[in-house]
Amino acid sequence: MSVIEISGLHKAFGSLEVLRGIDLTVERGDVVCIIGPSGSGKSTLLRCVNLLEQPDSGKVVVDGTELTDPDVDIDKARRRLGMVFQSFNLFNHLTVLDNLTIAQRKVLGRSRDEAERIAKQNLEKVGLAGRERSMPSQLSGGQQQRAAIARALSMDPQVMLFDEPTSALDPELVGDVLGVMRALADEGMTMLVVTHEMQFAREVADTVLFMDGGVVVEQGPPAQVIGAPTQERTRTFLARVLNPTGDNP
Ligand SMILES: Nc1ncnc2c1ncn2[C@@H]1O[C@H](COP(=O)(O)OP(=O)(O)OP(=O)(O)O)[C@@H](O)[C@H]1O
Repeated sequence: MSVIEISGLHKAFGSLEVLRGIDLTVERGDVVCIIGPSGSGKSTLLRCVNLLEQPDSGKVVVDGTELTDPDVDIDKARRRLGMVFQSFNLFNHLTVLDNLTIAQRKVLGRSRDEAERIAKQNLEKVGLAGRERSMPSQLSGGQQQRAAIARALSMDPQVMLFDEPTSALDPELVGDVLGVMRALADEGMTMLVVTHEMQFAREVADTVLFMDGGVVVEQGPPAQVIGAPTQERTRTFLARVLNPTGDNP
C-alpha cells in the first residue's frame, strides 16, 4: 500500500509559482530522494507533505489520511511524519534526553520512564548512547543531527522526511549522518529525502525525483535518473553537481 500519495500539488509565494502540479506516490519501505537545483521547490514540496506549508491546491494523503482535508486533525495526522531539518532544530536549553522525551510525554502522553526508555533506545541506534545528559552545544553538528533523527524516531513515525540533513555539516561529519540514514533505510523505514548527496541517492534510493522549476522533470530508479538521464535538464544539472569545476577528469 502507498504510504504517501500526492496529486496535483500547487504552491505559490505571491507571484512566484514554486510547485506547479506535483504528483508523487511513495510505497511503504521505499526511499525517495529528491534532487534538483537551488530554488526548484524541493524543500517546499517536503514542507507541503506535512503541511508546514499550506498547498494552494492538490492533495496530500499519508497512510490513508488526507492531510489537505480541512476537517482533519492536522496535529494528529502529522504525527505519522518525522521531520529532520538542515539546522537540527534541537532545544538548546534542554539536555539531549529532554529533547527526546518532551514531545513523547506532551504529545503522545507517555510516562517519563517509558519516554526515557524509548529515547535511550533511539540514541543507541544513532550512536549516541551515553550522551543523554549532554547539552546540544556540547555535541558536534553531526551528533546534533543524529540526536534530531533519534528525536523524530522516538515519536514512532510511519515516514521520515529529511530536508538536506547534511548540508549544514562539516564534510567530515556527513558520513556519520548518512550512515544512520542508510541503516534506517535498511530497516525498512519509508523515507523522503531532499539531498545534494548524489552518492547516497545513487546507492540508497529506490526512486530519484529530479525537480526543476517546480515540476518533476524525471523520476525513476537511480540507475536511470542519475546513471542514464533521458532529459537534457537532468543531464545539465548532474554534470554541474558531479563535476562542479567543469574540469575534465
Ligand atoms: N516562505 C516563503 N516565502 C517566500 N518565498 C519562499 C518561501 N519559501 C520558499 N520560497 C521561495 O520558493 C523557491 C523555492 O524554494 P525551496 O526552498 O523550495 O527550493 P529548494 O529547491 O529546496 O532550494 P535549495 O536547494 O536552495 O534549498 C525559492 O525561490 C524560495 O526563495
